Amino acid sequence: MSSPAAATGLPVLKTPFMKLWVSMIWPPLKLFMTSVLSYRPLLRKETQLRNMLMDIGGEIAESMRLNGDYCKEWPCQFRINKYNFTPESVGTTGVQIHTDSGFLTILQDNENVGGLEVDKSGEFLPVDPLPGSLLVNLGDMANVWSNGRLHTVRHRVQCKEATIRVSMDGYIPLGTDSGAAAGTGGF
Ligand SMILES: O=C(O)CCC(=O)C(=O)O
Ligand SMILES: [Fe+2]
Repeated sequence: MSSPAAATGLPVLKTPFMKLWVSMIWPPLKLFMTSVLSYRPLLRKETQLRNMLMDIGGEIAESMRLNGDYCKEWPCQFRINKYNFTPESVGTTGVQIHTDSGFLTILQDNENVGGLEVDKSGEFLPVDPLPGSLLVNLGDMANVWSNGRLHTVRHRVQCKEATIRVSMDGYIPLGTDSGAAAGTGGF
């Protein structure tokens, strides 16, 4: 009769080679759990960020005379951007000129390293780091959803110094298949 482990079809840790192989591809359980649990505060922050996105989205909806719960079911995503700026990259562009494609972005920029620039009538103006502040950006979908009443801003990230720069953003990544296509808001 085969053992329960063999019945799963997974390799059974019989040989020293197998044990070595598994120890090479999996971290020790205790280390793994410590690492997973260390993400808890980040997950709490993600929930706060989601609530904030929903609150701001609700305010925008209300400003358009819609129910503030309008966007409650919309998806949210969370992203961390890491730029490994080297001496060679100083003066170059870290993120090309773009508008955010979703509905709304809340950005926490690196508090010590600048680089974010916004397009004001064709001229890129630096957004200097302001500790303790968050930046709110409307995306393309807000423009589409409101039939052009809400505007997006073009922005980019420039490398100012040879260092690591980290930014985090939470955003509502609505696409045209998510009920936010033009006119859905009734405009
Ligand atoms: O890193 C930043 O400051 C901005 C990043 C950005 O524009 C984006 O993630 O869409
Ligand atoms: Fe962006």
